[in-house]
Amino acid sequence: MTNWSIEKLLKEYPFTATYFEQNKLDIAGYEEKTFEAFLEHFTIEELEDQAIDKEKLLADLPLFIKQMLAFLGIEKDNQVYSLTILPGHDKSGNTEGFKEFTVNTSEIVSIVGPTGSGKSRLLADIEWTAKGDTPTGRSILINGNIPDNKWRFSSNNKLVAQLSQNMNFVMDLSVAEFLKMHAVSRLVENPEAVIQRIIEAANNLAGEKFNLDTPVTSLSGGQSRALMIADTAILSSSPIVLIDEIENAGIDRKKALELLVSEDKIVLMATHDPLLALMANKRIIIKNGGIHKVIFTSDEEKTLLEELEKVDALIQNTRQELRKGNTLSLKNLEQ
Ligand SMILES: Nc1ncnc2c1ncn2[C@@H]1O[C@H](COP(=O)(O)OP(=O)(O)OP(=O)(O)O)[C@@H](O)[C@H]1O
Repeated sequence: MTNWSIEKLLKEYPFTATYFEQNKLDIAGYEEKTFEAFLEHFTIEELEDQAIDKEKLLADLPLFIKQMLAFLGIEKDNQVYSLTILPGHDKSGNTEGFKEFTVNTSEIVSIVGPTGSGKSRLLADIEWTAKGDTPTGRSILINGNIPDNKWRFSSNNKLVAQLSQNMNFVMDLSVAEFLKMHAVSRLVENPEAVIQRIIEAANNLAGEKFNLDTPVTSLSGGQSRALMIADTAILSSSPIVLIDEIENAGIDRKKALELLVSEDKIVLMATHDPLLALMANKRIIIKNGGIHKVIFTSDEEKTLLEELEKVDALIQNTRQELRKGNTLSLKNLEQ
């Protein structure tokens, strides 16, 4: 890339503009030249006055680009196809009841078990890419191999996106500005189109619609969750999404899961909700801190899920009608 024109550099790697700015290099008028040719135009006096170290600037540019690509998670070798859990032990020290368990992209796995049984601990093991060094003694493999430590220490947490319950925005930005910031940092080619896709997807999940001008601080709980799910699905580089219970209020959870898997994510979700548990094709049963077994959702359970979804729709409609101040009738509710 050292023989590329500055114009080409900026087109391929827009963040190189930051490199020029940080080094106080005004490249205006030199876009068609290479960076080296640009540096050649300085006189000896100018180099001394502005403390410009040509050799260092030239050598640092490829490093800067490499680091930025790694930071933004767009290296080819960051692609993740599968996640494997190798057994550790439960809280009593008994070895877990499975040999190994692999989840592939576009799969949803639910994690169920009593309160305090260790569901969140399993999610934490995955996030930390455990190597027998957590309280459970479990190990995590990525693409069948022991994962590189870079996953642990990457500053933008590339392996795993956590969808947590509370999204308390503290920044004073509109939805459009918030999404633009993220799109630009991910070097998306056509940010406007991507932003449009995200807002549409978010509104498809949220009960009440919002638009790009809405300040993020005035989004309701359901709306902000819908926005974060759509943003994670469409813009995040993290191949694995961990969910610690998607709250019922205000978002269509089934569509949310469908959106995540349609974007090739591996989804693991700890839940106490029977609907969510059965939406996954596999569920991990946790007992006393250990993976007790893994169950494949049967056809009968899927049929039962359809019935549960009808009951759920009835409850949701009832809630809506009550909120609107209407009186209830069976005819209205079943629509
Ligand atoms: N195998 C284990 N060995 C030792 N400690 C464990 C093990 N598994 C879980 N724990 C610990 O048990 C505690 C409860 O686990 P955790 O918070 O994961 O439960 P949970 O199932 O997510 O509960 P809830 O449903 O209430 O969210 C945590 O402190 C966790 O670190």
